[in-house]
Amino acid sequence: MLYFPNAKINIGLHITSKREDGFHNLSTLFYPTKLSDGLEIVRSERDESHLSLSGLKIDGSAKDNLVYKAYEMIHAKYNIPVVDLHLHKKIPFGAGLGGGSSDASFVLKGLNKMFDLHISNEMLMDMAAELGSDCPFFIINEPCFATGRGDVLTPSLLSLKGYRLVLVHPNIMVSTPDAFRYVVPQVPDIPLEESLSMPITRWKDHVVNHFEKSVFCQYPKIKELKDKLYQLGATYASMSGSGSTVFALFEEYVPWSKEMLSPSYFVWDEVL
Ligand SMILES: C[C@](O)(CO)[C@H](O)COP(=O)(O)OP(=O)(O)OC[C@H]1O[C@@H](n2ccc(N)nc2=O)[C@H](O)[C@@H]1O
Ligand SMILES: Nc1ncnc2c1ncn2[C@@H]1O[C@H](COP(=O)(O)OP(=O)(O)OP(=O)(O)O)[C@@H](O)[C@H]1O
Repeated sequence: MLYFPNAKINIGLHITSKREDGFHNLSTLFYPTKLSDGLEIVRSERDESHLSLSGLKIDGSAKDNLVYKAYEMIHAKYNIPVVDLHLHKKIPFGAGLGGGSSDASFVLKGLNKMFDLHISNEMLMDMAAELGSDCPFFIINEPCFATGRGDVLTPSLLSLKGYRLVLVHPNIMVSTPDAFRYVVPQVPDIPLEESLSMPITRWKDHVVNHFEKSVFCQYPKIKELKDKLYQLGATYASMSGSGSTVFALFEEYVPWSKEMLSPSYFVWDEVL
């Protein structure tokens, strides 16, 4: 079977407190995008399941990959047959787009379906949460408001249908644990849900990603990129997750090209 694990963006991201388990409580709105990896899972004649990789080169061995970890999690609980997995990586990583988390959740969903394991969505989400804080969202994969460490999800009615979404990855890798280390948790005066209920034209002044302050300080090029997207006419622009990708929502078609940013940047452009 062929699957297309997609990226997410975070629209607003408040880091509100540090928890005793070392994680942080946050609130954010996850929104799925069409930028996707390719994932194939087929039955195999080999003695042992195997993961092969193509596309962007991911650090670490195949066995360190979240795809393999998700396979191992299912294999340990359910006696599934041997499979060959292939991941074609297209979503930039260390990018705040949750690509690895999406791959992992699609493996859980894919194996559940392929082998009729009848694992409930709630159970899949619990398993996904063990693999990473962003993973449960990709089980639902529809706009969701998230709290806790990102694993407490409430489907959201927010629709950006018709908006043009542009994602720009400036070839900078931001480590998620490092980004959390440098952020100072704070409870904002206006809860994120309230600022998100404002018209999108007002988000620029009200919907914030708390990682921006420290990440922009370390990588001024990311801030320049956000400013540039506003100059180009974005209604709203923000860094996604812990960065480094900056996304922008445009109401109308703007005749701009990749060269207006930097030719080496990765750009993804879609109509939501
Ligand atoms: C920044 C976001 O992408 C926003 O959606 C996520 O919070 C990150 O989620 P993720 O990449 O799935 O992160 P995990 O793999 O669960 O955790 C990596 C590391 O990030 C930190 N971490 C992550 C999530 C969270 N709510 N608090 C944290 O402090 C912890 O140091 C953890 O060891
Ligand atoms: N399938 C995978 N795809 C990408 N990275 C993976 C994968 N499996 C393991 N990793 C490891 O996870 C790291 C970060 O991957 P990921 O794409 O989830 O990060 P991210 O874009 O920063 O996402 P987030 O929004 O969760 O911060 C990589 O540097 C790599 O070491």
